[in-house]
Amino acid sequence: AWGYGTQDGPETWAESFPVANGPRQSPIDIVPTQAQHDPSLKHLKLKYDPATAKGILNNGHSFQVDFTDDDNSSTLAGGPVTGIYRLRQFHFHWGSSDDKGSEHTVAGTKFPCELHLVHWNTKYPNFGEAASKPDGLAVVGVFLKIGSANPRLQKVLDALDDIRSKGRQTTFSNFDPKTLLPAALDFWTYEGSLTTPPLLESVTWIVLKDPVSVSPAQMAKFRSLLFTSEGEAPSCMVDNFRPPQPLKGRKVRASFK
Ligand SMILES: O=C(Nc1cc(S(=O)(=O)[N+](=O)[O-])cc([N+](=O)[O-])c1O)Nc1c(F)c(F)c(F)c(F)c1F
Ligand SMILES: [Zn+2]
Repeated sequence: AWGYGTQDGPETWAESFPVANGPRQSPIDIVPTQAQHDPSLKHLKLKYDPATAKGILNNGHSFQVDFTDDDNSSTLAGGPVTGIYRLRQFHFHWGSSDDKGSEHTVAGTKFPCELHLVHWNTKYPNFGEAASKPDGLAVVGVFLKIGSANPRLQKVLDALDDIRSKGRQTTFSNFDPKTLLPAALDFWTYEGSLTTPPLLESVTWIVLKDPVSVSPAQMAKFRSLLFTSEGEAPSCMVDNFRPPQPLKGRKVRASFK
């Protein structure tokens, strides 16, 4: 299976997932001076119902908070997308130290952590179907930068004690992911892919310009998770990020001047 180590990491993924060398791979380095302001981009409409939060799972490459997606209670619309996309889950990518961890970079700058909120297009019957279509998924990316402790993260971080090893999960209810977002929803957008195998080229990326804060102690909490299952030699879950991929002629648009 795939991972982030020397034997199974991003440089090896193309062996099993040839799309890894495709024309619209993610993440990318976002160069603000080369992004074109597009005044036709609508503002982002995010409507999340805390009651749709279901559980939190250590999936062996990150941890994800899953949402019930059998109705339009938690959705994304507007921005660069047409139609309504349903929130499926959110997860993070982070580093072994504060100088790296994000997947997208901004003019080469790496952040210690990046949040991804994964949504699927309701024009398709379900997530799996949507994930194989060029307009099937929309992922909102949020950078986390070192600063004061972020109280909005605490409920998520407190749950990590129960999901330390791969495969562990626990209930996670009554949580509004909107509280994890910055005040301004200015964004860059481009057509890309999942950043983990199967690396499907089905994602409209919506990367928020403004970061939210995370403290060094809170980063240590992320790094207390394990890639490994109980009973295996423990391996700390860190550096679970794919490096930026070639732009291959794609345009990055900005929702702001
Ligand atoms: O549901 C998925 N979630 C997901 C995406 C990313 S992502 O980094 O690729 N992303 O898009 O944000 C990272 C993590 N993670 O926990 O690290 C995830 O758990 N991935 C996924 C999948 F597993 C499949 F087998 C599949 F067929 C499919 F369509 C998928 F989209
Ligand atoms: Zn991700």
